Amino acid sequence: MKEGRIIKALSGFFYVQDNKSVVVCKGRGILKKRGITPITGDWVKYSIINEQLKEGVVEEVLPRKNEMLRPPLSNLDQILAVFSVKEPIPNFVLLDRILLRAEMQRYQIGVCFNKIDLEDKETFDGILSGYEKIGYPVFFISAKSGDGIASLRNFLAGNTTALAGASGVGKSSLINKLYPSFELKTGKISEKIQRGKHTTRFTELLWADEDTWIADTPGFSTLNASDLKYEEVKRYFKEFLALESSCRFLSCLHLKEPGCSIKKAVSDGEIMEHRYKNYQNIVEEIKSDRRYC
Ligand SMILES: Nc1nc2c(ncn2[C@@H]2O[C@H](COP(=O)(O)OP(=O)(O)OP(=O)(O)O)[C@@H](O)[C@H]2O)c(=O)[nH]1
Ligand SMILES: [Zn+2]
Repeated sequence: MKEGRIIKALSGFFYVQDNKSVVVCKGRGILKKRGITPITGDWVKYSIINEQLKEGVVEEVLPRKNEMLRPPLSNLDQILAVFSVKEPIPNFVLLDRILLRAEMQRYQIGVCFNKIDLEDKETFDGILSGYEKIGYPVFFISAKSGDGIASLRNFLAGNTTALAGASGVGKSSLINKLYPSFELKTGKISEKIQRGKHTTRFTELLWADEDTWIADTPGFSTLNASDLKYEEVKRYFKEFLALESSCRFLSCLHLKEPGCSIKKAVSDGEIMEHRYKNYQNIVEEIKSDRRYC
């Protein structure tokens, strides 16, 4: 039996990448009986049914290192949050939610700001070095000019990385700059809507080289309130962890409690205020959703 990786799952077909060829497979009936649904990112054993037409059957799904549900994707190493410095300006609410989700699932994380050809980097210096201070690698790049692409390529090499970020920040352009052979369609958002098609609707895993894979995840959603308890949110704001042992109460949620070292760090400018606000909002959101459960 051969081995490959599912790069796309669509209408009951699994597209299996095996070195340079892609074999279109159905799933063996036994998988369904066992309750196994192959998903994008899975390493599988498969057999060829028609060599010429490159058709086959998935026989077995190899054990998953991890998996996420929205969108379905397995064996992921890291998340690259992609934003642009302008057109559109960075949405830090979204960024913090992506980081929270990635922390929860224990992925490595990188943050990338694209389109630096449009805006002075200094405009965002404070905030961006703030994320570096938390411990996230931050990349300033221009998919247009190629600035910063080399260090990003290093970050991606040898890993399976999902790109997460809003529409129009330049994810497709970035992938094309990194790996020109993919030739992903790009365009202005309005043009895409006019043409009535969104170029990246399903998750597709792109094989960049030997062990480097990139997932373009259009539906990468952030958390649902039901995914975690409000008391747990603080664990995933990494910069809180080093300081919270100084809070007066062990169970401090850093909200209204007296003697809170996190609130002090916010007023001292050690913790970014917008991060703290996003934290408060997420906690509130989870609490209020609960009432309706
Ligand atoms: N000036 C500038 N424009 C860029 C850069 N990268 C991308 N763009 C433009 O931004 C627009 C959106 O780029 P895409 O690559 O389609 O963005 P995307 O994130 O893939 O968007 P979706 O497919 O909707 O998710 C296009 O008009 C690109 O030409 C950049 O580094 N600089
Ligand atoms: Zn506290």
